[in-house]
Amino acid sequence: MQKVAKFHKVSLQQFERDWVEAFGAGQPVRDIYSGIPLPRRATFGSAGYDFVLPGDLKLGPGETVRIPTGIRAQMRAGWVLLCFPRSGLGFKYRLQLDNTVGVIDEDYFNAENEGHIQIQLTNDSKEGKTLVLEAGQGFAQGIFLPFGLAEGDEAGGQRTGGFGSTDNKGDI
Ligand SMILES: O=c1ccn([C@H]2C[C@H](O)[C@@H](COP(=O)(O)OP(=O)(O)OP(=O)(O)O)O2)c(=O)[nH]1
Repeated sequence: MQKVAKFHKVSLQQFERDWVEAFGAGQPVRDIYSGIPLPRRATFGSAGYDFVLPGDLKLGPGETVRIPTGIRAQMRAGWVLLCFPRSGLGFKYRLQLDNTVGVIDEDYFNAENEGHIQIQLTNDSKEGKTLVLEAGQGFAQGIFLPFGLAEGDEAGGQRTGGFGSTDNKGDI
């Protein structure tokens, strides 16, 4: 199997910025950061790399949270990382990614935010179940896939920001 990517952690400074934006100040961000492992596959044949929660999480029905994962992915040209919920949490809680699938572009790695992968989740439980998970538990999985280009494609722009940053497509 070919190796097409390498995971890294973002810097502590970047993680702290995004963590405080998501959860506010007052948590031991340095400890949370140092406890984050690089994503791993559970078994030899698994396709998905599990992203784990940096901190404990309690998410009531209908609630949404954005999780700064602390992780960035360096990929070979022509590859993309797609992020999905972990199946078990989807089955039990209807845990959803707000954007349904997270598309992590190969050129996001060098974005201004260090390519910090953030995953926004909603507990869409129809049975009023509250999701309770501890730091270190897997909550999402990422799969590397190759992508192709269309004839006549002349995209030449540079990605700099994170979510929605290239909305003004005239800029790229
Ligand atoms: O769940 C996600 C989805 C995206 N991203 C990052 C990686 C991706 O490369 C970047 C931009 O995402 P995308 O291209 O899907 O969003 P967009 O709203 O179309 O942004 P842009 O206009 O920058 O392409 O944001 C995440 O960290 N988590």
